[in-house]
Amino acid sequence: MITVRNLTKEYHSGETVVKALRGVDLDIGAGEFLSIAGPSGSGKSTLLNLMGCIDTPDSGTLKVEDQDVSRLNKDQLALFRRRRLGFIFQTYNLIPVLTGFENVALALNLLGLPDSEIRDRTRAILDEVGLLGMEDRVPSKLSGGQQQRVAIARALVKEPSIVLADEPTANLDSKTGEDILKLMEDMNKRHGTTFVFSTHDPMVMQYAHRLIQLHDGLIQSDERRAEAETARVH
Ligand SMILES: Nc1ncnc2c1ncn2[C@@H]1O[C@H](COP(=O)(O)OP(=O)(O)OP(=O)(O)O)[C@@H](O)[C@H]1O
Repeated sequence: MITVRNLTKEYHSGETVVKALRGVDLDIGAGEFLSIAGPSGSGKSTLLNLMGCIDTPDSGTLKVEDQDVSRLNKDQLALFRRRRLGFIFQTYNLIPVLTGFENVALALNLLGLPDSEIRDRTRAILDEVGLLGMEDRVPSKLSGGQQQRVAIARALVKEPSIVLADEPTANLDSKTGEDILKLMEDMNKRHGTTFVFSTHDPMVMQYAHRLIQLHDGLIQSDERRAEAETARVH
């Protein structure tokens, strides 16, 4: 599903060179619920941005769904991203003038699907994330947790095989953050969607079925856990 080989990425600002990733190897299989953790500056966002085809590596190979995305140009990456990947951000990134429904439907509009299919799929996913009845509100009339539910619906409505989430609970209180993780886990089970999310919050790490710890641009540990050990049982 995702194959990462000897991936490197540097940032240059003035005279300074920051080696954000220094040779990362990683295989992520279909249907995983995986967290990338590590201290601030360890390279989590950089790795997520590369896997999400938002940025390109300096060297190494990166395959997403058997496509060697390290070889694609900007336009090809944008197309791949729009069709195949779902994204969830810590600041939700909803369009403020559109309702919840319209924010979700937009993801399908961009794929050029017929109106009736867009309507049905949007309603179905909003129902799954528990937002039917609130779909006509604009984001400012929704709580942070509800906005993140809209964002989860938007990511999933395209039925991508992979959803990437950069610190999805960072702006939520811990109870709401847990609710969001449970929803993501539920979606992972129901749809078989692979979830890769970054965090530096120990509570969030507990939910992961597999935990990758990054340190200084390298993988420090890679731990798979039986589901019974994850926080879901509490
Ligand atoms: N656009 C950029 N220009 C210069 N340096 C950058 C840029 N983006 C990231 N870096 C640097 O690369 C390193 C890795 O950053 P990255 O954002 O991937 O880490 P992170 O683990 O996601 O951190 P955080 O938890 O604080 O978000 C850091 O030292 C960071 O300062």
